Amino acid sequence: MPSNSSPEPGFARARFVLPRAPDGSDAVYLAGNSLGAQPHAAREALLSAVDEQWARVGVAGWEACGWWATPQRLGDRVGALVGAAPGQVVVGDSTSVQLFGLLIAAARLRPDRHVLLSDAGHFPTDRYLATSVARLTGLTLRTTSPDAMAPDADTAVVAVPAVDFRTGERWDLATIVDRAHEAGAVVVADLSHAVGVMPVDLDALGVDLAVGCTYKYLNGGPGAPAFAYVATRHHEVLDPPLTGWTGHADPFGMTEAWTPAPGVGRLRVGTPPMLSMLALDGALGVFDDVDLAGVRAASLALGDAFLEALPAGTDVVTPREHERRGGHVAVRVRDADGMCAALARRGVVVDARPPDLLRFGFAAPYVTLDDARTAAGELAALLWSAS
Ligand SMILES: Cc1ncc(COP(=O)(O)O)c(C=O)c1O
Ligand SMILES: Nc1c(O)cccc1C(=O)C[C@H](N)C(=O)O
Repeated sequence: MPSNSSPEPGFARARFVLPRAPDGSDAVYLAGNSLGAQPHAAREALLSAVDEQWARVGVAGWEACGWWATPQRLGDRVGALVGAAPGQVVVGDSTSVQLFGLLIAAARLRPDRHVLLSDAGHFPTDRYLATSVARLTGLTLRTTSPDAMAPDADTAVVAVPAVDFRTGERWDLATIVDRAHEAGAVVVADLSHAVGVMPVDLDALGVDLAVGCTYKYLNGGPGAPAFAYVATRHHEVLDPPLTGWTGHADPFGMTEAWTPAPGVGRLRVGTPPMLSMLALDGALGVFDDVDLAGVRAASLALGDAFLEALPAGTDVVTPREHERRGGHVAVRVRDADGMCAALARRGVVVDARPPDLLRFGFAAPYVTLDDARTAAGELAALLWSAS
C-alpha cells in the first residue's frame, strides 16, 4: 500500500474507539499526550492473544507464537518511527526502568568523568532517577535548561527530553547532541513526548541512548511497555546494571554467571509482559502506511487551529513557532484542576499539570480540526465566565 504522505487531521479516526463524553457522544479527546485512544486493532490483537494464544497454545507460545522474539521484533517496529535502523531498539519494562538502566550504562561508558548533566524541568521520573543514579555512580548531578547545556570534558552523560512534558517546547536535539559529543559526553534522550507525533531521526542525529513510552502517541494502552534505543556503536561495550536472565546470551543455559546477549537484547530484564506487547503490536498498525512528517504536519495544523481560535490574551506557554513546538499546547490558567474538570463536563478531555497548566494534546490520527476548535471554544467560554 502506498504511504499516505499528507494525512488530514483525524485521518485514522475510524480505526479508534474514543472515550465517552458525559452526554454519551465521543469526547473531544486531547489527552493522547498522556494516554492515547484505543485503536480497534489493539483490542483485537489483545483478544486474539488471550483467546487463541494464551488459552490454546499455552507455554509453547514462547516459540510457536513468537512471544520470545517479540521485544526485539516490536523494537524494530518502534525503531522505524524514531529513525533507528533495525537491531537497535528493544521494547519492555517501563520508561522509568529503561531509563535507570541506560543512565547507569551511559555513566559506565565514561568512567573517568564526574558530571551527569540533566534537564532541570525534566519529567519527575527522569529527575528522581538522575538523582538516584548520581548517588549510585558517584557522579555529580547538574541541572539546567536543555538549550543552556554546556557540557565539558568532565561531563559523562547529558540527559534530555525531546519535548518538555509541561510546556510542549521541542528542544533542539541536533545542537544538544553536537555539543555533548564535542565534549565527549554520552547523550540519553527521553522521547516519550515525541514518538508517534513527529519524526525523530536517532541514527542521523547521533543520539547514543534513548528511551520512550508507547502509551501516549503510539496508543499502546495503559502500562504499555517502553522502548530503549542503543546506537550500534555502543552494542558490544554497553554494560547494563539490570542483569536479568532474559538479557543473557543463553537464557535457557541457566548458567552460573551472566553473559550479556549480543546487541540491544542485553537490555531485556525479566519475562516480557506479552499481553501488553501484543496490544502495542496491534496499535502500531496505525502508523504502517503513513509518513510521520505528514502526521507531524497534521498535528501542527491542529495546534494552529486551536491557537487561532483562542481569545486574545490567553496565556499560551508553548512556543508558537512550529520548529519549537511538540505535540501538545499548554495554557496557563488560574485553577488548572478545576478548569480541567469543567472541560471534561463539556466533553473535552485534557489534563492539568501543576501548578497552573492545562495541556491540549494533538494526536493527528484521531483528532480533527473541529475537535481543536471546539476545545478552544469551550476553554474560551470557561475563561470568560471565570473573568
Ligand atoms: C518524559 C517522560 N518520561 C517518562 C514518563 C513515564 O515513565 P513511566 O512509563 O515509567 O511511567 C513520562 C510520562 O509518564 C514522561 O512524560
Ligand atoms: N504515565 C502516566 C500514568 O501512568 C498515569 C497518568 C499520567 C501518566 C502520564 O503519562 C504522565 C505524563 N508522562 C506527563 O507528561 O505528565
